[in-house]
Amino acid sequence: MANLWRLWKILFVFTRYRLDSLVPTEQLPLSLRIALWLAPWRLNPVPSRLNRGERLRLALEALGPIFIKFGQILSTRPDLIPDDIVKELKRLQDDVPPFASDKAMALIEDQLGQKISDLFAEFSAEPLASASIAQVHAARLFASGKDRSNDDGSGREVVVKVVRPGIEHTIERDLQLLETMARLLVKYSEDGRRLKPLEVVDDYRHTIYGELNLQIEASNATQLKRNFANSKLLYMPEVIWEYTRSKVMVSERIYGIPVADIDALQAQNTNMKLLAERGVEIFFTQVFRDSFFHADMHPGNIFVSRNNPQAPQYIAIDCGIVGSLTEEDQNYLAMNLLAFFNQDYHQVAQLHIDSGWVPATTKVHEFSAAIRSVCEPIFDKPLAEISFGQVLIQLFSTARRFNMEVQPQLVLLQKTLLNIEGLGRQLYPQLDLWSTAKPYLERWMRERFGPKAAFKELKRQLPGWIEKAPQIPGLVHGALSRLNHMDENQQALQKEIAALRQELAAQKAQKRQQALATLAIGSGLFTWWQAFALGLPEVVGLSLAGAGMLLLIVRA
Ligand SMILES: Nc1ncnc2c1ncn2[C@@H]1O[C@H](COP(=O)(O)OP(=O)(O)OP(=O)(O)O)[C@@H](O)[C@H]1O
Repeated sequence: MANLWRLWKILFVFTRYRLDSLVPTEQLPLSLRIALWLAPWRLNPVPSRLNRGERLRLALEALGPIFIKFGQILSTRPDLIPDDIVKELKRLQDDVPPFASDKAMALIEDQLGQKISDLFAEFSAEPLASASIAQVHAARLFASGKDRSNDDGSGREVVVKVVRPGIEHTIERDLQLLETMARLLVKYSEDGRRLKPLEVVDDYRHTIYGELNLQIEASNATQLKRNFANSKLLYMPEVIWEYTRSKVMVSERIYGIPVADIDALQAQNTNMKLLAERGVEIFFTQVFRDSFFHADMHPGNIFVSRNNPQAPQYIAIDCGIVGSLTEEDQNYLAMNLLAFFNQDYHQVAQLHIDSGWVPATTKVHEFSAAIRSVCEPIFDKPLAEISFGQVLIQLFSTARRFNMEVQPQLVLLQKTLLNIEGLGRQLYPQLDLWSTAKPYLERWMRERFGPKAAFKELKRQLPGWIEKAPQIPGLVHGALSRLNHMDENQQALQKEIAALRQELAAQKAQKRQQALATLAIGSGLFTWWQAFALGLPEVVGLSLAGAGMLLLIVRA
């Protein structure tokens, strides 16, 4: 019944803002076109004073917080959505009234199993902030170890974030409706299919459920705090785990300056250039060093510490959305950015193919020509004016024409990069992102692929290789006996395979030489370590035999 009512409301809003006029009808089957043409909403004229972006924005606002949040997420996808609509969706504000504080307090008491008066020395019933999913109250803990009945006001100041009661139900119902709409789009529109609406909704589901569970947010915040422990660049408020559950999160209260408050930052004589550069450095450190990045970097979530304005430190809150990249994605992304800024489009195209982001059958020359044609105009500007985010958008949308699948982790990264860049340029308009990022990326590449990294990798892999070594003779023997039993046809096939293998082997010869050398050194080191650590002659013998066998296997 509730779903029917919701559907009715959606139809009403759809009709009121004539969203049917946004549907590309020319791609629909005739029957659907006729149905759309006969639909009752046509009786309502398209509001002529509103453009299509405005109509969509107003419709999403009328449908409530979940749709508003969805629209906000869509506004960060200029690679998928036309510019005029993106511009309008960026204006979406979730101006949600707070929920009653007695409900918030009841939920806190229920989650933490104690009365508010036993949990906090002070609790402010008036919320500090309220949004679609949660609201935040200020509070103060009891000074630890002191007599609670005699509190002296010296306890820690904290904020208490509480999930809106009953929000899960609304979210699930609205997600189901969004999914139905996405399915219709996939089924009936070629253009719609390209937008990958099901993936977008699925991504949204993931994001919104991540935000719903404050224990996930708290663990993300703790991980980021650990990654930036003692950092001059970023401070993360501490999570008070003892008072944190899935619907309530308590963390240290901070008093930084909101990053969008440029006047306040300037009034305390902040080094704006350094502040902007530190923003870029934090982003690259999170993406490349830690592979764990805060992916909701809108200005409302970023503050600047009031201490030391000449060496300003950021403070970040709200870690509900984080992203991470695999090692391969990190490598390809770094190489892509470096190749792009060296204007080596052939290399950019080849990297997209090697990484599997576009199909292996893509013709590298055609692809690099397409990349050149969209990217060359970007280099017409001085380097300091080039937008990194736009570069990625251009690259990915060109790649999409060559059948690049939407890669959610890269979309999140692209969105965060756009935020960081916008923020950096707002703080310091002359910010030269590339000069700030290039030395970082080059250093990172050296560290990742240099001899130290090779040795580290060897140390990591060696135990696994040694563990598997005893099984290898058995496996080889099994494979050989199976080969012996093959009939003549299969043997002919084997010959062909062998020829192919030889060709491959030639290509891989160089790599094998390296592997051989590192393996030999590794096995030697392992033998010595065992001999010294355990002092057993058998172990030495076994290890030497193992190392010899491994060498033979690599040689084979
Ligand atoms: N540790 C903190 N110290 C001081 N103020 C805080 C802290 N955490 C949150 N706030 C205040 O509460 C507001 C909302 O917090 P937060 O962004 O975590 O909530 P949210 O519900 O996820 O909001 P949104 O989704 O709109 O970003 C912040 O903008 C900030 O003003």
